[in-house]
Amino acid sequence: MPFKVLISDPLSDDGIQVLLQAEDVEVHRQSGLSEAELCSIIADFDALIVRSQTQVTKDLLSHATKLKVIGRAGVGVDNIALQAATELGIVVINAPDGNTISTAEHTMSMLMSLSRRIPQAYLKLKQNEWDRKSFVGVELNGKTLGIVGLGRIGAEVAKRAKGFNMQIVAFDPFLTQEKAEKLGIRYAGLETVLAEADFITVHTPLLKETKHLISHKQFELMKQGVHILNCARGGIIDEDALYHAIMNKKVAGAALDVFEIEPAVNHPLLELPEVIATPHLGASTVEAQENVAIDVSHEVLHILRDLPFKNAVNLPSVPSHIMKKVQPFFVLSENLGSFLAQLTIGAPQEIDIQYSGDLTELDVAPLTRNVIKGLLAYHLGYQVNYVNAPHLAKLRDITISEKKNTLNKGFTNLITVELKTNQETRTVSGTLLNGLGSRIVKVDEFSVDVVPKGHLIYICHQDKPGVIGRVGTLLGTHDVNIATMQVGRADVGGAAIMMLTIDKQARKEVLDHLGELEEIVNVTEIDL
Ligand SMILES: NC(=O)C1=CN([C@@H]2O[C@H](COP(=O)(O)OP(=O)(O)OC[C@H]3O[C@@H](n4cnc5c(N)ncnc54)[C@H](O)[C@@H]3O)[C@@H](O)[C@H]2O)C=CC1
Ligand SMILES: O=C(O)C(=O)COP(=O)(O)O
Repeated sequence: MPFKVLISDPLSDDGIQVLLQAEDVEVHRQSGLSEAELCSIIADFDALIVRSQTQVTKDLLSHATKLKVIGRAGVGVDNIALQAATELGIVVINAPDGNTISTAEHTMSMLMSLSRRIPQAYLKLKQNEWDRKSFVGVELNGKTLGIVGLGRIGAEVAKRAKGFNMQIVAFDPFLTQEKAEKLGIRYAGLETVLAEADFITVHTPLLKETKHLISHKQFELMKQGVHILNCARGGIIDEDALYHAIMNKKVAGAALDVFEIEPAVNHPLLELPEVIATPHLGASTVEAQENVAIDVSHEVLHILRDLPFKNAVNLPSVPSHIMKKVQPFFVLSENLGSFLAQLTIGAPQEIDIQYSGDLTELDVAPLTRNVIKGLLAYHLGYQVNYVNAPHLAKLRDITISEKKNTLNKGFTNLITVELKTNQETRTVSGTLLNGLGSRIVKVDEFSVDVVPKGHLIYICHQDKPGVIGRVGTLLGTHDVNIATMQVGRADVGGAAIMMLTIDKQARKEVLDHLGELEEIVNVTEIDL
């Protein structure tokens, strides 16, 4: 069955070619659907691709029983119920780089239009009025541009504004003096930026912390006759406060590309001659739309095909050079989690993961996610994935600790997972051998050398002559072929283990017979 992808907002035809041409993908394009219409069809789809119009609500996601990925062809994901997606294990990815330049250029267009009142003059001329008195503008030259949010777009705006000989003062919690100097701009706190600027432009995301970042109190700090721009998100600037600041002449003009509620029609701000506006057009260029559609299509395809991807919004981002190094350990880490889930009895309470050898130099957080995924998926099934595994563990009060240990115990890399349940504590260690693949090298105190793959039988027994032979004979009699066998013991005659790899799953009664053999303490079948 091909993967079904729903594209619910207008996207560049050229940009989505990779999806249209993929043999394992069926693309459906339906823009302008109501939430009810989306709810009625979403269960059919493996992937959903949106821009800013489609509201991906919690309710919509509750109907999305097959959905694996939501692709946002753009930057802002404030139209997507991220927490709900995370809890349901749906990866949310965006295309953060493709529309930076277009949005920065749109901001510059707005800045120039605002300073010279071009839209107002244009409107009058279109009404056949030749008015040369009402539209005296101000120069940008030598003026101070305050930038709130100096990320990708803010930084591109700064570069361009410098070309107009503007002084730039910026606030961003991640901006350092050093970076500001490199960009040739001045770094200041928010209040200073607001107080010193002639033009203020916001370029933050819309978050809980940035909602109404600019409100009544902030307008009071500004210069008389300041100009305001918002080409980021409606809601960063409090629209009521802006209305009042324009009415009482604090603000001489405002340029808005975005509104708290879109589409914004019959909006009080649009009635003010000081306000110029566009209908959320920052990213609407041929180039930006093609870029974001290409980026998001590739990412969605990778996720559907279980291949590595990078721009996940609801996962910690891992730089690609680190991802490349930890990726070879993905299967091993998941298998170690799954191995322990099958070996232990009782309710998991604590997972302790230790990384040693080369792994101490890497960001191992993705591996920890995989261990948890492997561990929980054994009990919780397909609902667990890389995205929601830590969340599901937290919901079950399972504590997770991740440590790095410089003692490599003779292995160039080693992952040791300890699982504490309400009944026992068990440990397994695994390593990745250069060119030979992964191995389980220790279970509890027993050293072994087992490929973690396929059907395994784990047997605890007393180290006595004849036990191994009896196990082999019993399995042979029941037509169970042993592919590999490993034995491990702590002391001669003491507790010992046997790990067998068998070609096909053994029947339950065979395992029960095994458990009844003399000297056998218990038998566990493990599938990896
Ligand atoms: N009008 C349009 O069509 C478009 C609008 N956007 C909007 O622009 C926003 C910014 O986009 P990018 O520059 O690509 O994102 P970015 O993530 O590169 O930059 C955002 C910056 O805001 C900063 N920030 C966060 N909280 C802040 C605060 N309280 N005060 C000051 N700075 C704060 C962050 O540290 C970051 O550096 C997007 O989130 C999106 O909402 C993006 C593309 C098109
Ligand atoms: O990328 C963003 O955050 C945007 O706001 C662009 O929105 P759009 O894709 O044009 O609906």
